Amino acid sequence: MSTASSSIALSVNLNKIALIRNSREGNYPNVVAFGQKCLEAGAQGLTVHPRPDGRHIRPHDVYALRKLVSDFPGTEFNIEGNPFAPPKGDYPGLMALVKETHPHQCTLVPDSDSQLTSDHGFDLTVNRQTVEVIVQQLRELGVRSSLFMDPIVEQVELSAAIGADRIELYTGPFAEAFQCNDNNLKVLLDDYIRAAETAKALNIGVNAGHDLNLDNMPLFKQVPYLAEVSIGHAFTVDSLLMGMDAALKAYLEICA
Ligand SMILES: CC(=O)[C@@H](O)[C@H](O)COP(=O)(O)O
Ligand SMILES: NCC(=O)COP(=O)(O)O
Repeated sequence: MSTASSSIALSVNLNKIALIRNSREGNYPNVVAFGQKCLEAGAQGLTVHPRPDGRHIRPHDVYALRKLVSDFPGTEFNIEGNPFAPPKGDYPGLMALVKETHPHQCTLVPDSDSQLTSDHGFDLTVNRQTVEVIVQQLRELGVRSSLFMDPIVEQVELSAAIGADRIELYTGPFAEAFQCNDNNLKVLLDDYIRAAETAKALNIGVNAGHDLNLDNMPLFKQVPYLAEVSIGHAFTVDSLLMGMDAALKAYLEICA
């Protein structure tokens, strides 16, 4: 019988800080300075999800943040993105960024530029072979791979079969059901629990993220074996409401 997760690493996603910065010329707010404050205050990692259209994190941020994380031993840098999105403008492609910066973890996400945000996991019954090649490349680079996943046992099994190190459970539907107090919330939570238990049984790690926040995390922690959550959108809003130090403290307490 599995128990609720504790000691979950918090990786702060900096996309929304970059989004504010990009709404003006110049470098305000400074994404690297914000990331530094997060690490100084105890965040275990930083996450970025550069997209080809450059709407938030841009390649120069990825290089600078990689360097910053190196100054905080024990913390991790996680780059997310679609490995199949072609280079565009100064975006060299996800794998080029990974090769140049060698992050601790690369989370593969099947999103397209036309999506407002990430909204589904991989379907490995369709994309198994192409994703397996990328997972293998990451292994050769010594970068931990993680696959963005809906909580579907078959998909978790396929992730293990192609050699992924971790899955990242896409928590958008959970967050939405929580917010609406949906009747299906318990059923949905059970799906996440089953997916995490499957991953554990197959010896792959479990991350989670998307629209997690201070309200829904206490329930989501019922999902066992969570190694890391990446949180950006709600953390940025809570930093505005509470101040960043207080917000980070609250998130770290919830992950403890
Ligand atoms: C994979 C995932 O869920 C996050 O990277 C998310 O996509 C970040 O969201 P935004 O960039 O839309 O804020
Ligand atoms: N991988 C999910 C992530 O990085 C953060 O998502 P969100 O908290 O900005 O929705």
